[in-house]
Amino acid sequence: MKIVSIREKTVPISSAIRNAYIDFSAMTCSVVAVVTDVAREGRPVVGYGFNSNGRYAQGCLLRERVIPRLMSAEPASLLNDAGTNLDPHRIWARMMINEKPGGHGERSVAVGVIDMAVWDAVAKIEGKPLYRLLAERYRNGQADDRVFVYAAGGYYYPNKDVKALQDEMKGYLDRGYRVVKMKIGGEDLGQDLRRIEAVLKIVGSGDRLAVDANGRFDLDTAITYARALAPYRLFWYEEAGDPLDYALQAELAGHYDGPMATGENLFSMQDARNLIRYGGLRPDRDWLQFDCALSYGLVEYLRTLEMLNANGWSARRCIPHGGHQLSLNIAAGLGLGGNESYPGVFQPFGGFADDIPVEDSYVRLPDVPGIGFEAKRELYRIMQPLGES
Ligand SMILES: O=C([O-])CC(=O)C(=O)O
Ligand SMILES: [Mg+2]
Repeated sequence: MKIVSIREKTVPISSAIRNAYIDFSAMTCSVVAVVTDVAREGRPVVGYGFNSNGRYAQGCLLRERVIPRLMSAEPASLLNDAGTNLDPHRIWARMMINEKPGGHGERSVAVGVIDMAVWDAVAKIEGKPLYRLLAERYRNGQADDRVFVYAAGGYYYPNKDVKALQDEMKGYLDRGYRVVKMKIGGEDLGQDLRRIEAVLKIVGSGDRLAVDANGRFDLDTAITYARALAPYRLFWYEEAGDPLDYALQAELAGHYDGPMATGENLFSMQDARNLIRYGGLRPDRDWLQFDCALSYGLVEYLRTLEMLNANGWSARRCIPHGGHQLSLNIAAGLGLGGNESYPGVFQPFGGFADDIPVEDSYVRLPDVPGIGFEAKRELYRIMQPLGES
């Protein structure tokens, strides 16, 4: 067997929303199809992947470096020992040939989208949902049958008033979510507190609301917000300062007893390890949001989980950023603490299988081979033409 072709395209995921750092008016994403010569039910197995929001499409890196390296490899060198399936670890090593360490930046996104498609293909070739395959390979077969998910939204929109924010949050509760997330740091503290209090009126208590500053604050502002937020006893206070400013994060822990979350903008095991070493995070209450679709994929995420384990962190402290089905499979298969969800934004890339409801902030996974894209119609409508053209 072999990879026959790898195709990629750029699609828009733009919208009028803004967080404290960027607006999404020009946001794009890469979609890839890894086409194999393996047939299942009379059709070639195709694995699909895409990158999550926050970083842009990676067409140039994919076309110039990542895809040519795979297509020029000896096909058997990308397979498992038995030659019966793709080997994601060997494929990863080939994608990263002649890449120096450090400076992970956008390269990690390009590798991540292909890695997602490879795992999708591997599970389809084995004929099982990816989360089951992961549980069998890495967790003695023990998969969680449902995953905690929270509804992320609460963006700043042009002319959006507090009433509209409340309506948005009410919509998430109506759809089965117990925990919601909103943006902070895009207005002044007084206005943000008014927005927070308005949302608390809808969700009822602070442990059902997370807030996300998207790395906007310097240390003084992060501490000022920490003092103002503390009495609400929130679900978490996310990405207060620059994602690479581990000293800020560590200092902030001395000013905020409640849970904090960060990590969505760290793109390698080594960066994650620096956060664990120097960021002052507390394994009994804080949350880690590394997103494999931005950070070299699941092969690298397995290394990150190993690193966490070696440092006394449970995988249950991980609730990845990105709201996509790959992280949902990882959460169920490898026993993470949950997954982000975007019921109202970044569609159709955010969200899970169409016909599976969220109940009490938990969701189940569809029983289809692979990651489950075929069970999400609007997303598959974008992917399928790429794989079958
Ligand atoms: O607004 C964004 O960039 C997305 C984000 O931080 C999140 O989902 O936590
Ligand atoms: Mg965030």
